[in-house]
Amino acid sequence: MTISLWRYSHLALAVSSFILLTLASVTGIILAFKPVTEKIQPYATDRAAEIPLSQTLPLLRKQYPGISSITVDANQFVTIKGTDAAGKNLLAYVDARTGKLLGQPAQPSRFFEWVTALHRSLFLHETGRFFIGVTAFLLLLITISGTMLIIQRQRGVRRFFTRIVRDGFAQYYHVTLGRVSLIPIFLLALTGTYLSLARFELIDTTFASPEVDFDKIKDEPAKQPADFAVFKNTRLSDVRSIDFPFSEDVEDYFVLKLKDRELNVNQVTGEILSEAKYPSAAIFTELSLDLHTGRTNMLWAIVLAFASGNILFFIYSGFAITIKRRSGRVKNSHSAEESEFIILVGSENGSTFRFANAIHRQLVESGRSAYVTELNNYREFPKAAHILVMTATYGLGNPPTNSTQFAARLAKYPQRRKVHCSVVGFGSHGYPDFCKFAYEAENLLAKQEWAVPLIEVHTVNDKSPEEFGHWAGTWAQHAGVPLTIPTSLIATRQDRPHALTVLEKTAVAAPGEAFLLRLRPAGAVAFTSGDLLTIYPADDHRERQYSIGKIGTDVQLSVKLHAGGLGSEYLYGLQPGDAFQARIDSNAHFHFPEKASGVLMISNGTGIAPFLGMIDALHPGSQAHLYCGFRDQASFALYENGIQKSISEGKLAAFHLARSREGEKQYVRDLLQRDEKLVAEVLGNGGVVMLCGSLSMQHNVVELLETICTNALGKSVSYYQSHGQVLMDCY
Ligand SMILES: Cc1cc2nc3c(=O)[nH]c(=O)nc-3n(C[C@H](O)[C@H](O)[C@H](O)COP(=O)(O)O)c2cc1C
Repeated sequence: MTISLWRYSHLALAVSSFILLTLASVTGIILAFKPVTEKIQPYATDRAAEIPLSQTLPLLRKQYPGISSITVDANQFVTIKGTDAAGKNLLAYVDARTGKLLGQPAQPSRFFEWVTALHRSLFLHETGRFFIGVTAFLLLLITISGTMLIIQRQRGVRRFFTRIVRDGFAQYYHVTLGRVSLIPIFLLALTGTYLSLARFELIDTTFASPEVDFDKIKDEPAKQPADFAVFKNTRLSDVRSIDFPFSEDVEDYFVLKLKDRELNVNQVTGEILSEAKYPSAAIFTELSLDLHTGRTNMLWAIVLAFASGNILFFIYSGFAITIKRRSGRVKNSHSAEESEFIILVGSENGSTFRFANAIHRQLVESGRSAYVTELNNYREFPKAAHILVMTATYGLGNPPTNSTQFAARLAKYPQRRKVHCSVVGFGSHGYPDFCKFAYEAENLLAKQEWAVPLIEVHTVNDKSPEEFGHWAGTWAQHAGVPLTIPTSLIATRQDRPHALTVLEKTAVAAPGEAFLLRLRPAGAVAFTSGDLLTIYPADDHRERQYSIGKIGTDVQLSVKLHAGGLGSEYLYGLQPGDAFQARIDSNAHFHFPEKASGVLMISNGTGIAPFLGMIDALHPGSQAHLYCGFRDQASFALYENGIQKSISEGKLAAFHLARSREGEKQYVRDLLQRDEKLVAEVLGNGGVVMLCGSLSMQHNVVELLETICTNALGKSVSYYQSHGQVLMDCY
C-alpha cells in the first residue's frame, strides 16, 4: 500500500471528524480531572486490596447493626447504607479497616454532569450518542492510519521508536507526539467505540442475577461470618456492592456483587447458594469505562488528559501540514504542448513545488513558456527544449507518491527531439539514502537517446536556499536564461572575495588543447582539491567555474581552450604576474574521502584537474587508482610528468590511461569494464568512486556502474550515489 493511501485516509478521516473530535477532546480533558478531584478526597480505605470480607463485614455489622448494604466505588471509597443507632438513615463513607465514619458523600458535581452529557451525547440524547460513537470509531481508524504512516516514515516497524528527522515544527511534533500518545489515544478510541456499541445493544451485555433455591437452604453447620470461606477468599477491592440479609431468618442471605460475578451467600452456614459470572461483554464494558474515564487510577486519568490535549494539537498540526502541502499548487499559464521549459516535480509534502514555482515564475516573467507538473504526468512535450526534474526522496530512498509512474512513462513516451535535461534532488542527510530517487531519475534520463544532459545532478539538503540557489544559478548559466527577477531563492552570488596571482601557465599550439594554470591566492585561504574557482570573465553576471587541484598552497586549473570561449580565453589571456579577483567555493561533495578502503578516480580530459591535487596530497602506499581518458598521447603529455612522479613516489596504487583516437581506441569506460571486479570490490567494501569530466563520460560510466552494481552487489548504482560512494563533478 502506498504512503498516499494511508495519508489520504488519515486526512479524510480527520476532516470528517475534526469538529466533534475537538469537542470530545476538550470535554475529555475536563472530565479527566473528575477522577483527579475525587481521588484527592480523604475517603479511601488504606490498602483495600488486602482486606478480606471476613474481616470487614463482621466489623461493620457490629459497629452499625442497622447496616443494609455497602458499596465500593471506582475510587475504592466504601459507602455504608442503613440506619444508625437512633434509627435515622445512614449514608456515609467509612474506613473499612477500622469502621470509622469518614464523611458524607457529596452531591455529584453539576458541572461535571453537564460536561459528561455534552461529551457523551452533545445534549442530543440517542442521536448525539450515535454521532459521538461514530467519532470514536473514526478516531480509531485515524490512529491506525497514523500508525501506518509513522511506520512508513520511520522505514519499518522495528525503527518505530528511532530518531525522527526534523522536517518542520508541525510535522516533527505531529509525529513525535503521535508516537508518545499512540497507546492512550488508541485505547480511548477503542473503548469509546465499544461503549457506544454496548450502549446501542449491538453488543449483548445482558445478565440475569442468580436464583436461589429456597428448598435447599440449610441452617447448619452454623458458622460465624468471619469463618465463611467465601468471605475469607474475597478482598474488598473485588467488591462492587454487598447487600446484607434483611433479617436473621436463614432464608435471607448476603448478595455479593463482585467485579466478575454475582453470588448469594447463606448467612448462617456461609455456603454459596447460587452464583453467576457476568458475561465477558459486561466485564469489557466495565473495563472500557475504567480505561476511558481513568476513574480507577489518577495517573491514567492524567495520561488521558494529556492524550486528549494531543488530539487537539494533532488537529492543528495536521491541518497546518496539509495547508503547507497544498500551498505549492501550480498555476500554469502555458499549456504543456506549447511550453519550451517543462518542470517536473516529485514531491510528497509540497515544499519542492515551492522551489519549482519560483523557477517557473521567473521563466514566465522573462517571457519564456514554461509548464510545471508532477513527475507522474510525464508525457511527450512537443515544444520542450528543457526538462527540469526537481524531486524529493522518501521512504527507503523511494520516489514520492506523485513520481512512482515516472520510470514507466519515461519508457513509454520518448521525446521526438533533443531536450536538455537537468535534475535537482531535494533530500535530507538525516536519511541514509540521500536524494536517491533524484540519482535514479538522472540515471533513467541519461539512458534516453533524446536527453542531452545540461548540468550534472545537484542536490539540496534540508531545503537549503543556498544549495538551491547554487543549482539555479548554474542551471541558468548553462541554459542561457537570464533570470532577471532577483529572489532570495535563486540569487546567484557575484562576490569575488579572493585575489589570485598567476604563477605559471603552459602554452597551447591551437584551440581545442588544454593548458595548466597555477594561481596563488593572496593571504590564507582555506580550500582543497575538488573545490571550485568561480570567475567572472566579462565582469558581469556571467560566471564560469573550474575544478581546483590544490598543489602545495596553490590553485591549479586545467582548462581546455575553446575558440570564443568566455572563460578559457580570459584565463589563457592572463600572464604570469597578473592578478584578478575571483571566488573559491567549497564543493564538499567532491572532496577526497577522509576514510575509504579504496578510491577510484575517473576522469576524462581536463577533468583530471582536481585529481592532480588530490594525488599530490596522498601518502605513499595509498589505495587510490587513477583512470583517465584522453584523445591521444599528446593530450596526455601535459600531465604525464606529474603523474609519473606520483607513481614513483608510491602515491598512486595504479594508473590506467585510455586513448580514444590512438592505439586500442579505448574510453575510460572500457578500462573500468576490464577491471569490473575491482570496481565491485571497492564499492562493496565501502570504498569510493569519483568521476570528473564530461557529462557524456559520466553518463557512460554510470551506466556501466549500474550493471556492475546490479550484477555483483545486488544494488542499484543510485544506492551508492546516495550513500556518498559515487561522487561526481561533471560538466
Ligand atoms: C518520511 C520522510 C522520509 C524521507 N526520506 C528521505 C530519504 O530517504 N532520503 C532523502 O534524501 N530525504 C528524505 N526525506 C527528506 C525529503 O526528501 C525532503 O525533506 C524534501 O525536501 C521534501 O520535499 P517535499 O516537501 O516536496 O516532499 C524524507 C522526509 C520525510 C518526511
